[in-house]
Amino acid sequence: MAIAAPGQLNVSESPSWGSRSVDCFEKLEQIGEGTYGQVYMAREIRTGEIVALKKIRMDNEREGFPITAIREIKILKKLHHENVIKLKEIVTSPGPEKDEQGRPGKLYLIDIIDGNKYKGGIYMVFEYMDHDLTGLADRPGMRFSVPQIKCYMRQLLTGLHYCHVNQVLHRDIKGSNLLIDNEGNLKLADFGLARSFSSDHNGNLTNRVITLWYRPPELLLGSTKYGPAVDMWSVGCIFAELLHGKPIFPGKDEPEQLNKIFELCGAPDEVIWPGVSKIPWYNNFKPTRPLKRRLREVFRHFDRHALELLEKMLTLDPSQRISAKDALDAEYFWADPLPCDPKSLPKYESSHEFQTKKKRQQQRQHDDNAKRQKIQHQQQHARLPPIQQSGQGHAQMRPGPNPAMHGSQAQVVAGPSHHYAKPRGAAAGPNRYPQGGNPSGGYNHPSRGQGGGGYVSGPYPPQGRAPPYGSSGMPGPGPRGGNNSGYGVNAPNYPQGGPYGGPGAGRGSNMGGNRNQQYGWQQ
Ligand SMILES: Nc1ncnc2c1ncn2[C@@H]1O[C@H](COP(=O)(O)OP(=O)(O)OP(=O)(O)O)[C@@H](O)[C@H]1O
Repeated sequence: MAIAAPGQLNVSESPSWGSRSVDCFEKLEQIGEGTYGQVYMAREIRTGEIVALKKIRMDNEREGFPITAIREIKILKKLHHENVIKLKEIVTSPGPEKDEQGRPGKLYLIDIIDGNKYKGGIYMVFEYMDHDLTGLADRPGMRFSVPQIKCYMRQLLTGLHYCHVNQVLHRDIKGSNLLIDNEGNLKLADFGLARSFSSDHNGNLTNRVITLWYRPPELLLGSTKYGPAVDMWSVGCIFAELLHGKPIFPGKDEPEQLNKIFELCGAPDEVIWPGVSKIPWYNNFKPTRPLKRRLREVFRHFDRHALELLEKMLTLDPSQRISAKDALDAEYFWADPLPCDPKSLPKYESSHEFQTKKKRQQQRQHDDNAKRQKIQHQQQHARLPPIQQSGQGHAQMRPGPNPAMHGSQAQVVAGPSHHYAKPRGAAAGPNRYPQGGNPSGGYNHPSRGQGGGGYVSGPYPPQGRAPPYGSSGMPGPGPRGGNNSGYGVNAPNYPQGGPYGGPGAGRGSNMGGNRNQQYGWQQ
């Protein structure tokens, strides 16, 4: 976790910012568990207004206030748009000195960075949104209509266009960061990885941003000079996911992620992507055989205009990728059926990824218990011999429903004729995404052996910082670095099955790593 430099943030700039206590709010329930800490639905006691409280994780007191939180606060303070989440204020829990009237003192940055003298909790107060897109899509039986998809996509692009015009890259576009309210409004949230950019900025940016499944090829190939096109790739992934019903690039680690991208979008070369061979890790990951673009073939069932737009979003060369502004002008949004009015959308019971995940875990636990009980029951019965003809051996006896009627005779109850059904593993689940022709890869990978997918060996690209993948051949820590070192383990974890179910690792709790550890010092 990196610390903020003095003066980077003056949270007391607005009169009320940082001066109120979290006690002004009543926490109602937890709705999110992020890298920062918990997110709660809460009610402001005085007004009754429902808000979301995001607690800034300060576990590592020695290291101070997380830079991601500072970035998020700074950036959100300057963004004001109906498709960008509104940060209302910052509140604190006991810690700062009280003033003469006994009110908590104002929160000054120096309090929290100076050896982290500030011992209280810090919360960001946001307008409350009923859902995030992942939570909503994961509702059992959920199906989005075409006008609804157009409506969400248009809002996503409008919000992103606003960010880009204001020289902000979001760098973490994914379903759980797209919040939706019951009025059908969609807002971009979680600006913890966002940063300002300028077209004349010549410095290097970290390429370890954006959740793996939504990360564009230029970042996976090691580019450190990039712009708004990185967000547009993620938007393309979301768009395809909405149309397709599940994530299209559920890679377990970076090589597999690139593999999946190249299998669908073709392998890049100097013709389709001038300059690609100069990108740091291109030689390590270039496919060993030509791969044709198959997007149109794989998604031939998509609407013509949708496919046209998707093609432009999932363009390998970032300089040719469509911008948010141009995407909004695409025929897709102007052809029938038109995007619906957000207000006309159905209202759903609140659904956040955290909650749907929790419910699914509970359901899984319940199913496991039921399965275990059934197996125990079957095992008990299995100890009995097979069904016996009357008079043979040990038929299972129990009194009849009305023993008086049947006298001393007991009913013969058939023992189980079968014992264990074949378990329905994850592999049995639907996988509607057509498999690529080269499941094992066919890419050059510096350290992977067999099974990892045909990567040729070679040194890691010389880098000023740690190589992208660990020397063991395991992927290195990803932006969602949890307790595990692998990108794969910390890859976005969509659940198996369900409308968005995919073959990748589940969107598990290992998501909740501390991204500041990876990013704190980086640009
Ligand atoms: N304003 C809000 N209204 C309702 N729910 C919210 C709000 N902000 C966040 N959430 C919920 O909390 C979750 C986590 O929030 P957020 O992404 O901002 O935290 P984070 O710590 O950055 O998480 P992550 O590590 O997943 O990026 C969101 O996916 C969403 O479900």
